[in-house]
Amino acid sequence: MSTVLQLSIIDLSLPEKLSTSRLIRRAYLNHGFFYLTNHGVPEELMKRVFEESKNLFSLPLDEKIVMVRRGFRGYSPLYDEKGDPKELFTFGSSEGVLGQHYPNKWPSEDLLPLWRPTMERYYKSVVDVGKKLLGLVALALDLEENFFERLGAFNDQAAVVRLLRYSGELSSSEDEEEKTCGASAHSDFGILTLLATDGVPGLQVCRDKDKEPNVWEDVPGIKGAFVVNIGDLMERWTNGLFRSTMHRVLSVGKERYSVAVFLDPDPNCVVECLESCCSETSPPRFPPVRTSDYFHERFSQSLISYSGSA
Ligand SMILES: O=C(O)CCC(=O)C(=O)O
Ligand SMILES: [Fe+2]
Repeated sequence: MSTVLQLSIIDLSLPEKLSTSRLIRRAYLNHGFFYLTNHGVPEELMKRVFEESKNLFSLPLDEKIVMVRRGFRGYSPLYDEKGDPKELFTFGSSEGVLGQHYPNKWPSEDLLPLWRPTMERYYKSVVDVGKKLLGLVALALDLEENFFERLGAFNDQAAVVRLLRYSGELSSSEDEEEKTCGASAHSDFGILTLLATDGVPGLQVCRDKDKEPNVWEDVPGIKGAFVVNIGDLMERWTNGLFRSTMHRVLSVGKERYSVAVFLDPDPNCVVECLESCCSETSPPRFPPVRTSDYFHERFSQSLISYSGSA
């Protein structure tokens, strides 16, 4: 039996930025995860995104296969990523260098006429929330609010949206962990992830990945709130101060939908331990890395046939 993890709730509508940033700091030091409420993304839009996601995954396989990913944008069939029983669909901005280099694959308007406008609206709204939040994260690190923007983290629109559908199946494996695996244990690669779920349970986090055996705690969804976690590049930026916590999704024998928005930095952005997070007793633990090199390496480990191009 796993326990339920009590995460902090951060209210993005509070006017006092400094006190909110202090709460964020505490949440990231403790768990690497928190709930974000009053973020401004309309409930009606979140509902429509889940409806359109369901519409897409309900298409016959041959309609989905024409959108199959080459690289990471597009459709990933069941078992494509680490053999997990989940289907994915990933898209990003159509603008900027990345958008031209890795064109999105959209379902045909004849099949799903409201799909693209709904998803583009969601992309924009959640990325705006992510940028606002990142300003507070900068304050939490004693930096100026626009620090990451000035560093060029958003020069290109690198954020991506990932729609997920877990089939809910329990595998026939004798091994309890394999049997109930929906998404294998991982940490996210980028800066921040904003996750919305349909309320079906399954998400779990492991606060201490070095403790054997791993202890997993449940993170239930809160209606209308995002679950926000730190990614590996932010862990590097903060010299390990903020934690990119390992998480996974269990299969509970029921279909489950979720939508993750990964706020990733510009591919040319160099991520280097921040001075404010280093000291004589805590020297930089990670060498500087260019985002594109880092992502290339991580994607080639996690996707079965990642080719490095869309
Ligand atoms: O579906 C979820 O609840 C989590 C998804 C996730 O962790 C991911 O896609 O990186
Ligand atoms: Fe994740």
